[in-house]
Amino acid sequence: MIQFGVIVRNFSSSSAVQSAIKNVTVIGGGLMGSGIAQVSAQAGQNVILVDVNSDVLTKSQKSISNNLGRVAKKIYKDKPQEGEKFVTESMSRIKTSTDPVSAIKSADLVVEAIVENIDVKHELFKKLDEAAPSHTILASNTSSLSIDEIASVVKRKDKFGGLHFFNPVPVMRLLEVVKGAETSDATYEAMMAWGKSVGKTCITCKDTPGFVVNRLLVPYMAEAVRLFERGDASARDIDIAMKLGAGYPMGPLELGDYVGLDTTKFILDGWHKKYPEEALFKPIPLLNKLVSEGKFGVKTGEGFYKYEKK
Ligand SMILES: CCCCCCCCCCCCC[C@H](O)CC(=O)SCCNC(=O)CCNC(=O)[C@H](O)C(C)(C)COP(=O)(O)OP(=O)(O)OC[C@H]1O[C@@H](n2cnc3c(N)ncnc32)[C@H](O)[C@@H]1OP(=O)(O)O
Ligand SMILES: NC(=O)c1ccc[n+]([C@@H]2O[C@H](COP(=O)([O-])OP(=O)(O)OC[C@H]3O[C@@H](n4cnc5c(N)ncnc54)[C@H](O)[C@@H]3O)[C@@H](O)[C@H]2O)c1
Repeated sequence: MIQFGVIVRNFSSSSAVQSAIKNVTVIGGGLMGSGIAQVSAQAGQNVILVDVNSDVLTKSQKSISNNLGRVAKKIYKDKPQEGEKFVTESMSRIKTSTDPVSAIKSADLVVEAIVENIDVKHELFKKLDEAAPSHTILASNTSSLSIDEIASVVKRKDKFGGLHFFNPVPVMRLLEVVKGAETSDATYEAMMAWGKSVGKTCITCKDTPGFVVNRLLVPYMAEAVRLFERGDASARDIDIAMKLGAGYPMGPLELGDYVGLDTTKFILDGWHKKYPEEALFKPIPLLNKLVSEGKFGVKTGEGFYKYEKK
């Protein structure tokens, strides 16, 4: 029910927030990029969704269309034709590309949602900084990397910041807006206004590891895997415990499968490298084993649990 309220609030025209940003390029068409593209298109913005893999783009378009259908069912409950129009019009605002350089030629904002690896992000942002118009804001959806460290390779440090969305993007209400050491006030204000324009409640956080949510979530999830690894409780019982005992919508292991175990491993390994003495961030053999076996969770059909392949 809360989610129903959120979705209605997100897209009711009476509460729409204006943003100067009209053209958005989203780089990375996976779980997060497709959600970010969806909410931007729903808000009336022109979107180009970029991925290195054209199969991913085909899959993303299909999932965005399905998810828009879920949203339309709620907003236009008694008006199915208007619902169909909403889906068609939103979809028509999303173009796809495998070439980031040509996809940013008219971008007011670029949101990067590619793999959680600093070297790969650096390579991409160097290219984007050289090719984008001078007014374009560059932002990263990183879960765990430092915004200033990502921005170190660009010249426009004043026009760089963090926009950290939550999964699934169309449902989760929060956006963490991260101001790096050199992010200008104008860029920060533009990112806040844009976040509101796509229906999110924005909070501000300094460029501190994990921002707010992940600084608390990472140790919690890691401890849950260690509990399971020691054989103290079954995966199902750990998940039931946190849902029924702490009121979370998903248990920690289910959530790991949902986020993607490959991504959770990138996060934990990155923090372990940076903070080798911190026991909370030490590698978890079970997580490493699952990832080495290609068991990334929902997206590959198996993680802590098994899933039907979509
Ligand atoms: C385990 C390894 C540990 C290793 C070390 C630690 C590493 C830690 C890594 C941290 C990762 C951080 C990642 C990131 O940076 C930050 C995050 O994003 S954290 C994740 C935040 N998200 C959550 O916590 C999700 C919690 N779950 C939920 O809220 C719900 O379960 C759900 C996902 C919304 C699904 O709800 P359900 O009720 O189960 O299922 P339904 O299918 O019925 O959906 C409910 C409702 O929502 C609508 N809906 C669902 N998905 C979408 C969508 N994509 N688009 C549009 N609408 C959607 C659906 O239609 C339902 O609507 P209703 O029918 O109720 O009106
Ligand atoms: N999964 C989550 O719950 C979640 C939540 C918030 C933030 N994030 C962050 O968002 C980012 C993306 O995560 P995800 O879960 O969507 O990952 P994902 O694996 O689902 O998608 C990443 C996509 O990026 C593409 N890609 C890789 N390198 C590329 C490049 N150079 N150019 C263009 N495309 C490229 C891949 O082909 C893939 O489709 C990461 O930084 C992650 O930490 C993830």
